[in-house]
Amino acid sequence: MSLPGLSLPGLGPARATSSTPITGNASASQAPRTETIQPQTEWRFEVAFSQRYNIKLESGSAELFGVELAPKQTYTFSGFKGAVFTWQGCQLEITGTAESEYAGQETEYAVEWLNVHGMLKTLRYQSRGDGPRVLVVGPDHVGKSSLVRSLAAWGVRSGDAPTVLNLDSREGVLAPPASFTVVTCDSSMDAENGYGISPMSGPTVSAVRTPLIYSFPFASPTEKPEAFKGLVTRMALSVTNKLEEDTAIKRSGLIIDTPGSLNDPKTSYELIAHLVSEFSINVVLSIGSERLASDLTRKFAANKSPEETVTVLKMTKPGGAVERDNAFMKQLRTQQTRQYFFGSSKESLNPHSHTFGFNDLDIYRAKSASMGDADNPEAADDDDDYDVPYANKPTSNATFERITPSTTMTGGLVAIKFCPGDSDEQTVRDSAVMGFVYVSDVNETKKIVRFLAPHPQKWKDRALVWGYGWPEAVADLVV
Ligand SMILES: Nc1ncnc2c1ncn2[C@@H]1O[C@H](COP(=O)(O)OP(=O)(O)OP(=O)(O)O)[C@@H](O)[C@H]1O
Repeated sequence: MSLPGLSLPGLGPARATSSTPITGNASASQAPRTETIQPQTEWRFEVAFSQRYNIKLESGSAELFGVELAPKQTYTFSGFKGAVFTWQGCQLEITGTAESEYAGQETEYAVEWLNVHGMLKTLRYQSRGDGPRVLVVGPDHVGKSSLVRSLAAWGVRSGDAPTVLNLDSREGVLAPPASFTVVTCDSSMDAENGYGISPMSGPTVSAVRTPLIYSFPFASPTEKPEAFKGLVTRMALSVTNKLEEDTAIKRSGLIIDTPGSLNDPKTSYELIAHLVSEFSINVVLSIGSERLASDLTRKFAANKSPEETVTVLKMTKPGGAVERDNAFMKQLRTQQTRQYFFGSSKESLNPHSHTFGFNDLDIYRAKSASMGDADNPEAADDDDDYDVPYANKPTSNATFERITPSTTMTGGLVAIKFCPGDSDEQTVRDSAVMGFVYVSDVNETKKIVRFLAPHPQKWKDRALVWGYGWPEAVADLVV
């Protein structure tokens, strides 16, 4: 891959770096301390949900996944693994505790990732209106989402407005989990919150973006490949229309993040091919798997006209990318659900309670294959560790079925769709999401359901989709 000319503010020229971590601490102390970070190295840290870790840039310049840190501002992390990178060196004041922290020199960030940014920038300016359409694929925990976030942030810093799609239903972007997001990044991103926050109730100090949200209440596309393909086709139509409305956004192109489960030749290459075709992908970034990169090169490189060429680039798994195990991911989903309704410690929200009679609700159950039989909850797989390989999960034909509310729904997340309550199954599946509500209580005797919602307005005739099994029910959201 060539190194295009780069002109990111505050960045020096990229150069190769050596590869061993400088230090390694099992945990950090509470006392404030100063760490001096050498040029072109990164300060990696892993913070549990029970911990708080504060970073303040005392001198020099630094960035976190593409977002520059403001001097003297305290950034707080909890339930987060990441790295602060510095091009020219910096001093960080650190307080709080972390499970691990060390300076890493082996950083793909300064070389490979920046090269990709430069390439996208060149493609944006060489294009005749159509920006690069990038698909990022690879196994779990190889840095896909971090790369997408960094490319988006660098794109914004270069004056572009890339549109990012999250297709990983295990972690929400500007939305609770079990959703897919389309968001155009047209203003600075946030070091702590990444894409910022989505507009809900109450004043905010973070950047607010208006995303387009779809619901995919399954842990992996491989659980319901046909539903995934149908939804992707719908999203591609919406995204194409959105890009056509604004030449600057169209020229900035797309960056699509995918779940690691697509890295499976038997179950998923067809889904990757579907994404490539529906979004007219012309660049595939394959991280952390030689086999995937080689298979995709063979699949997409053959006999294409110049307009249809798909360039597949093989990228290295970054030294800092670490596993987020099932327990961590479950806690993250709970935190995302809680934040959707109650906000964060910085900007709290006041959710509203709504009560509906059974007869006033049109609820569709999306049955996750990982959860066994919803009609027989005792038989359901309560192994919420989700440790069976995706490809071996049982599949079921029923995707969305209309149900009468039951206590099984308590603690569940429900998507309110834009479509009317009596829509057909495909419309219910593909309709975008107005918002989410949480099922606080179901009274089967009185036939009423109590929901928690971010907004005071009641919704009228809308289809409601409940993911039975995905995301996991959150028991103690309302205490
Ligand atoms: N250079 C780095 N230094 C420290 N942590 C990093 C670095 N790059 C990524 N990480 C962290 O490693 C974890 C895995 O990275 P990321 O989520 O980007 O991978 P992924 O391939 O998208 O994983 P998944 O498919 O499971 O979502 C994340 O917590 C991320 O913040």
